[in-house]
Amino acid sequence: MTVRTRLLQQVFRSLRQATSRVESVSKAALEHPTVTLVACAPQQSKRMPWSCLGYGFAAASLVTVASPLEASCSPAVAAPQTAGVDLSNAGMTAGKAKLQVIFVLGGPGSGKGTQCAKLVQEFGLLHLSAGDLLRAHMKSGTPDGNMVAEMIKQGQIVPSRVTISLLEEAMLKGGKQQVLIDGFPRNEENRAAFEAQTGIEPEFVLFFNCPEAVMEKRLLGRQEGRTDDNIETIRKRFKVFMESSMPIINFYDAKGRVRKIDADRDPEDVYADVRPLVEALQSFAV
Ligand SMILES: Nc1ncnc2c1ncn2[C@@H]1O[C@H](COP(=O)(O)OP(=O)(O)OP(=O)(O)O)[C@@H](O)[C@H]1O
Ligand SMILES: O=c1ccn([C@@H]2O[C@H](COP(=O)(O)O)[C@@H](O)[C@H]2O)c(=O)[nH]1
Repeated sequence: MTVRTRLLQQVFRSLRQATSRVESVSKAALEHPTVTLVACAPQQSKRMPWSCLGYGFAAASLVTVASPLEASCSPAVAAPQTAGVDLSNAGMTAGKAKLQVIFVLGGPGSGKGTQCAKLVQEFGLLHLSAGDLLRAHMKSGTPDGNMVAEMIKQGQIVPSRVTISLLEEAMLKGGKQQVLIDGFPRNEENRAAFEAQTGIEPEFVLFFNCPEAVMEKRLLGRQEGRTDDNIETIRKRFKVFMESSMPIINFYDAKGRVRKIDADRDPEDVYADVRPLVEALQSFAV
């Protein structure tokens, strides 16, 4: 038998195994219709317990390959080990990896996005910027999208139901064990609703501390065409940050979860402080 034939046989064997796994997951999912899973439907995920999504994620990844249909699942459906990311802190399951979330907070222009990009490049985590998700959503032209556009222009905080749906959907799609949630939660409503809905508590909070004058200069110099990077909205955003977001940082600080970073330095110097914190978390990843 030639090497080529042997390789081909191996490929076919792997394909057969993968197909039978897909079939068994799909079959099991359809036999346990207690919870409907639609991988890309935020309005559905709002009602979903994340302990189920842990299984759902695995099932969804496979079912998506097999068929674009909606899949049903219940916690009784055993997910294959290959895709076992449990998206619930509350529902840790043997053989599944726990989702590790880091909240990245700091004033507008403190450099959250810049540092997250560096972390993604080095460690490959999933980076979800709540602001980016909302900006994408505002282009949908839906009533919610229009409301988001107006609120961003005014520097106001969008209701939790919208932001959390977008985050849940993106976490599900991203399918990674370690997630940076950048710019969320922004107020107590955000924090409490996210925890109640997902059961997720952050491993820690990265807090980029930066003087307003420095942030203002950076934002005015940012050339990304954002509707809120003008002096009038920037001032509103600073006020909202101090009044609504700082209490969230204080909340986590009281729990010993805040890692405060001096963000008024060159990006590389800031990163030198940030990277060991995330690197330490890597050793807990499965
Ligand atoms: N350490 C730094 N020193 C100087 N400029 C920086 C630094 N970090 C980021 N910047 C620049 O400042 C601007 C804002 O940075 P960035 O978008 O990362 O902030 P952010 O906290 O994510 O802002 P926002 O909350 O408004 O989205 C960008 O133009 C970026 O290139
Ligand atoms: O959780 C969030 C995140 C963002 N917003 C709104 O978006 C803008 C811009 O956010 P950035 O993090 O600076 O990209 C912010 O001022 C809010 O209007 C939100 O409502 N909730």
